[in-house]
Amino acid sequence: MTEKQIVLVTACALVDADGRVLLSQRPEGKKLAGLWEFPGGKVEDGETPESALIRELAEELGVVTKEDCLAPLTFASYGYDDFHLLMPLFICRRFEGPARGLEGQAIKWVRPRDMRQYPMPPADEPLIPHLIDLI
Ligand SMILES: Nc1nc2c([nH]c(=O)n2[C@@H]2O[C@H](COP(=O)(O)OP(=O)(O)OP(=O)(O)O)[C@@H](O)[C@H]2O)c(=O)[nH]1
Repeated sequence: MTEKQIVLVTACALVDADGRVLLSQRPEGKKLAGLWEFPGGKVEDGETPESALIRELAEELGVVTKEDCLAPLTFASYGYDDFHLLMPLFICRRFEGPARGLEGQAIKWVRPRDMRQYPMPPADEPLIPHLIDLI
């Protein structure tokens, strides 16, 4: 039995017309800095995973989408030292952009088969085969 707190984080594979997925680099000064991750963030009180994701995509990337355009793809469940991450991963192909790193973060559109060239948090690694299969 774990005594770690479960933290609900919502994340998205944004897919462009060429079948590339957007990765965002965690900025210096944050935990896991330099690693590439799916855009998203913690679900706050009063939010659903979907509404939190719509908010995060707008704040982080200037990307506008709506709930109808988010489909559940898979999830990560991973024990970090200080918390247990539960992270639904949605897929979104319909959105308005262009995506920009509004928080100063680097972003990159990456083919799923090339994702292993971009170091990701350990929780994310099992998600890559799902994207390779789907896209
Ligand atoms: N957005 C996102 N977060 C991820 C991914 N994989 C992963 O382990 N995480 C973890 O989930 C948490 C995301 O929360 P966050 O982005 O709101 O938190 P943060 O650490 O940047 O900011 P904070 O200062 O508010 O705690 C982080 O601990 C992050 O390392 C991912 O692919 N996308």
